[in-house]
Amino acid sequence: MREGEVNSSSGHEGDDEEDEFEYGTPAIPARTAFRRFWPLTRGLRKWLLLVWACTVLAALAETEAILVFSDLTDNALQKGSPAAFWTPAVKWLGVAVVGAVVAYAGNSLAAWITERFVMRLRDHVFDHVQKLPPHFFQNHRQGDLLSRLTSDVESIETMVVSGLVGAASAAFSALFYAAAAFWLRWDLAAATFVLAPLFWLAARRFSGSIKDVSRQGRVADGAITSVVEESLSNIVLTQAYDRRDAERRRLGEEANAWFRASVRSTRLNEAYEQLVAVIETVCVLAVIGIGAWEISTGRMTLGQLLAFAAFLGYLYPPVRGLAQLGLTVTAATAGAERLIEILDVRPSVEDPRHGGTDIGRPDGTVEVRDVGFTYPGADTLALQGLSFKVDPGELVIVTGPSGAGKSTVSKLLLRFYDPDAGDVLLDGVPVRDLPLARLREYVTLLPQETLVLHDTVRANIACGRAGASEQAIEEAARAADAHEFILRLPEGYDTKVDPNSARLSGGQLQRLAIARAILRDAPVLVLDEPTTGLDAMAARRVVKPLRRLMAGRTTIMITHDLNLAPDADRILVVDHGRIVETGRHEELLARGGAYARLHRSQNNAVTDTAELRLPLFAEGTEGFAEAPAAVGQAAYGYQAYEGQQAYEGQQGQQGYEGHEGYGSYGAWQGPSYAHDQYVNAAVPTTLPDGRPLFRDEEPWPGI
Ligand SMILES: Nc1ncnc2c1ncn2[C@@H]1O[C@H](COP(=O)(O)OP(=O)(O)OP(=O)(O)O)[C@@H](O)[C@H]1O
Repeated sequence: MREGEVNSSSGHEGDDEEDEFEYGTPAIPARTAFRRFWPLTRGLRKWLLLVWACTVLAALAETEAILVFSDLTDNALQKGSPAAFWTPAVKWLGVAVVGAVVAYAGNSLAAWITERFVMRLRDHVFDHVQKLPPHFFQNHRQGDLLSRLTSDVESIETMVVSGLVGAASAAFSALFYAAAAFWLRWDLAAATFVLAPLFWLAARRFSGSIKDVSRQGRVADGAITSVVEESLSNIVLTQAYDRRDAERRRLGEEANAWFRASVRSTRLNEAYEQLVAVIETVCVLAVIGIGAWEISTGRMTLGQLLAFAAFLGYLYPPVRGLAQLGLTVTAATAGAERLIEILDVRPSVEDPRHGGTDIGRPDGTVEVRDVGFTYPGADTLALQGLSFKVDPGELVIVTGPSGAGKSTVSKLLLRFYDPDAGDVLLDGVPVRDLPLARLREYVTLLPQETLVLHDTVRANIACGRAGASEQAIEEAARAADAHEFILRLPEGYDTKVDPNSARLSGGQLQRLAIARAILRDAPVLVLDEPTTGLDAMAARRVVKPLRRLMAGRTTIMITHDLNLAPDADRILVVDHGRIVETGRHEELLARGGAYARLHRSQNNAVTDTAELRLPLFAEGTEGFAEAPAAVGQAAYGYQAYEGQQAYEGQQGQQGYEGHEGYGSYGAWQGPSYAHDQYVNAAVPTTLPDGRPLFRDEEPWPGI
């Protein structure tokens, strides 16, 4: 195993990723968790030994100081002899100074080791998380991941580093004080040590409950962070729909769980502490009782008794510390479980073994060959038998209804996933044989959502290519029509932006992303809905920069927006994970099939809204036959989808226009059709009060 590498297979049963998502964090014994993270201490272990050495010296110094104290009591105090004071006093001072220096060095070094370990562990987990597939992030709440990367990481430290240092320190101290106590009076020491198992019994009694309650606390902690994070990132929805009470309730529920766990944890710890304090008192009383009797018979001096009591006093904290440490480690195991759960999720793709084939800058031929793909955990195919080829410099548009599998194509092209069947090839080489970093250098993705770094505008463009010059950044911004608006920003290229920045409009953010992609200068581009979310004006503003970006590059554009369709060398219409039509814009329009209907609906050129209600594609038993263009067809499963969109769009439009009497159907529960009618394609045409659902003069323009 490499330096600092943590074994990724946990060795526990049920490694199935989906099971973990579904059934929660698997329980792991402390020993397994410790073994799992111990490799991360490589390179730090020699320093750990040094800390232990310091601990031994400090404990020895302390022991010696107590023995000197006994000497002082018997010779200087009891006999009232000032002359007998100086030698032991100087000795005591010397021992104390040495002890202090050694303790200081040991504690400082321990803190250094601890923080290095935390940094290493966090880096390791973060690096792992960054490789995980998109669906992992859909299945895990962000706030929960944050809490795992912060507090859970720190809890492992208490188990692996502080735990070990603390255990060693406590064990050495206990050993020396016990040895000194035996040396002073073995019979008295043996009598008091008979009670020692009581400490162990007390710790054992509490450890199970403390682990349970800390697990609950950690889960609740993650849930609180999640709710706060989700709520703040959705603040507009919260305020616009007056959901503040609902959000507060949501937070309240999680906070209650945390509150219960936290109070219970304190109660358990406190009960344990007090029980131990009582056991200690029993031991001390036993010593004093026996000691009084021994002094009365002249077999012991007062100095010896005090020193003996001091040893016991010093002995209990480490003994108690050892038991407490057991509980702390047990509690930390709950955090370890949560991290191990993440570390056990394997990335959906890995770099090819032996580094893969580096083909150099490719010409940009992209081929998708008979690809089939199902998302992990999903039971329906997202893509099936999908094949197409794009030659260097060609523009291919992939369109089709929502959920057809368009974005999935982009995920396979960038190799976020490998297909279950078939291959994706770049210049004839399967992408799974290319080093991942190379592939993503050659194929640039402009994703559906505009991604912005929390940094300056310059850094946001420059992240397209490491080490890009000032001039290259500015040229890219000019080509993306972004230069002008950037100069108008308060600090120009040095203006800070962030993902929620209100400083830049959607169109401006998109042009920033285009500048970044221009700078990246990859031979292949994958554009996922580059104009989605932009209004018509903003969309028009990005068309020119997009054209500049696409010039000379193989481009696969996934889009509903067919404005650029006439430019495309080929259009692929995808539905239910298959290509159902392919050709150039004019050919497809002339064919009057699925594409023509998509295009008409988008361009608002439909004269009869009944056409909007038609299925784009009829699902036959043999696959997908084109739906007839005639009006009045029914009985397509797909029709429900179309109908629903038309209905939603129309309802929205009516609401927006403040349709007369809108309020009168505020309590309207749905259009007038029975459920199975809906599923079986009876498209509703009227509202409950008889008014028509569709208004022919203003058809809903979406697809
Ligand atoms: N992470 C996922 N896990 C399971 N199923 C998924 C996942 N992501 C997408 N799907 C499913 O795969 C199918 C194709 O999704 P995809 O996102 O590719 O559609 P799309 O055509 O891009 O849709 P849209 O136009 O709405 O973006 C859909 O049925 C979707 O529900």
